[in-house]
Amino acid sequence: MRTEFKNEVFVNFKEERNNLAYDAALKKVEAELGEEYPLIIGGERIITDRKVASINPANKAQTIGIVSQANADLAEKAIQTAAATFETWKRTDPSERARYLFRAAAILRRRKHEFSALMTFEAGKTRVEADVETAEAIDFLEFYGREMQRLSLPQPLTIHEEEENELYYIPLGVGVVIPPWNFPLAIMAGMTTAALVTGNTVVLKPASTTPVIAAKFMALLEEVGLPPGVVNYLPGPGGEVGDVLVDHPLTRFISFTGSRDVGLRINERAAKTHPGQKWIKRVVAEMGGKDAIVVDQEADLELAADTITQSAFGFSGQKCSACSRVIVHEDVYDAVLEKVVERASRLIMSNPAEASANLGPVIDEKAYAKILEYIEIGKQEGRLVLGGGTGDPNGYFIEPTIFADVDATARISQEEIFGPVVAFTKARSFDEAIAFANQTDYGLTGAVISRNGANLEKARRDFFVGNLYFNRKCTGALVGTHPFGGFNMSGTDSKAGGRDYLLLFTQAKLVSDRF
Ligand SMILES: NC(=O)c1ccc[n+]([C@@H]2O[C@H](COP(=O)([O-])OP(=O)(O)OC[C@H]3O[C@@H](n4cnc5c(N)ncnc54)[C@H](O)[C@@H]3O)[C@@H](O)[C@H]2O)c1
Ligand SMILES: N[C@@H](CCC=O)C(=O)O
Repeated sequence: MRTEFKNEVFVNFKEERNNLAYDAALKKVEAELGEEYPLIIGGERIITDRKVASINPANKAQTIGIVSQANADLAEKAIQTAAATFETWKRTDPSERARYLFRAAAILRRRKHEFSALMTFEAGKTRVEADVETAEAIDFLEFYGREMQRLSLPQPLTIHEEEENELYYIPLGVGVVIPPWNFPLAIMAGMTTAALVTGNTVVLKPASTTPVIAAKFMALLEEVGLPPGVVNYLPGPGGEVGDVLVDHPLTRFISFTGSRDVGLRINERAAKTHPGQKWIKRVVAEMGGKDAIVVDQEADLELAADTITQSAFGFSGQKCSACSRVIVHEDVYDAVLEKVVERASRLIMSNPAEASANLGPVIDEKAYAKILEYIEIGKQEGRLVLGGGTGDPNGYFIEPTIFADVDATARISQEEIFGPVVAFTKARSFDEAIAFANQTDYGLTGAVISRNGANLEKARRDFFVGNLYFNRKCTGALVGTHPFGGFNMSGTDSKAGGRDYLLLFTQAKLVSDRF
């Protein structure tokens, strides 16, 4: 019998011994950088001619790993392998499937700093951000393992005098899992293990900028004895390999987390039925955000400034949940702006391997160029009050940037920038603030900082986002506590880390036996 699920405790980096342990992990991981990573299909290692180097965004000269790239033929092979493996994997006992997750969680917990340190190198995460993510990955494994055990119990049905009725949650088939780079361990591991613990087999196409972390997780799944072919590791160019996987008639579902454009493309392609396809493909697509924090006239302004600073600049704003809009009642607008500028100007931007770093680089050249372009747009649309510049040219560093007096309809208020850039907008009333907050195509996270109970009730009813937080930051959802997913163009509201999530990877079969 397993203990009740509890969230993994975060490491306290105010304690010197924890910093020293992290430094040691960084050294160990750094010594192993630069290895070659093959594809893994049905347990077979496949090295291809085409390879891509994953690099450290804080130090472009440092190679994290050299990763073989799949093509259309190898994507076909991966799907065929997953389909063949499904025939046995679907019959395994759900408790056995759950145990693979519990074992993996135990190892991850023991080697926590090692996985986190790799994220510092490959994704540019500070030690605090990396540790929180490894904790989330452990939580997903522990939570989904228990959830599968719960779903495999007899399900409550209305009693019928003359029949024995039972409902089972059975797997779907081959799932294509396409995670993003910004939570390269937690989201990738959560999406992959939710699919496999429910009895499906997986083709995992990792994000192109963080394939090494996914390879390490793949190695962990092999270490705990997961049978070959249950998860097939298939790095490759998103457009080329992604389309083949999504279109394939044997693909039963696609679990995607990433940008709106790619999510919509997948959704459209998956809707087309191909020759030999016997089902309607299921698409779980979690996409972008343009998340707002609303500050009411009656609010703790210190709390407001703290939550805005953390939500906007944590991991350089590269979270789907990040605060990229701040909408403030006119009576407290200047005070809140001043406090946030003061806090943000104290943030230390440096190599995330350093213990003192509050924020590191953005992920790659493309993101760097795109964010700088938005900063130029912002200069036309608002008043630049902080940042706007870059940092150490050896990496992709962009300063925490704040624009004031931005219209709610401006491009920097509407389009996802995915960087350390936040726009302040003034509202004449609380109602107008909520209307501004709702005035985008997205609907992922939001927060309200207020001491006014009636206004909080109004926001509870009218602020249209999947994850709404009061008097706290709008990032940092905890597994089991804050099931995560958004409305509108933010996705299918799958509520990862919640009790409904695994159902997305199952189909319910009812058997009615009349004696
Ligand atoms: N809602 C959420 O839970 C959530 C969580 C994390 C990130 N995100 C969003 O993800 C985005 C950032 O991640 P990203 O830059 O990795 O997103 P992205 O859409 O560029 O890439 C996501 C994944 O899709 C793959 N891909 C690219 N083109 C493809 C295609 N044509 N077919 C199939 N796969 C393809 C990529 O290789 C990657 O693995 C942001 O928009 C962010 O808001 C959302
Ligand atoms: N679940 C994370 C965001 C994931 C998207 O990037 C949070 O709540 O901050």
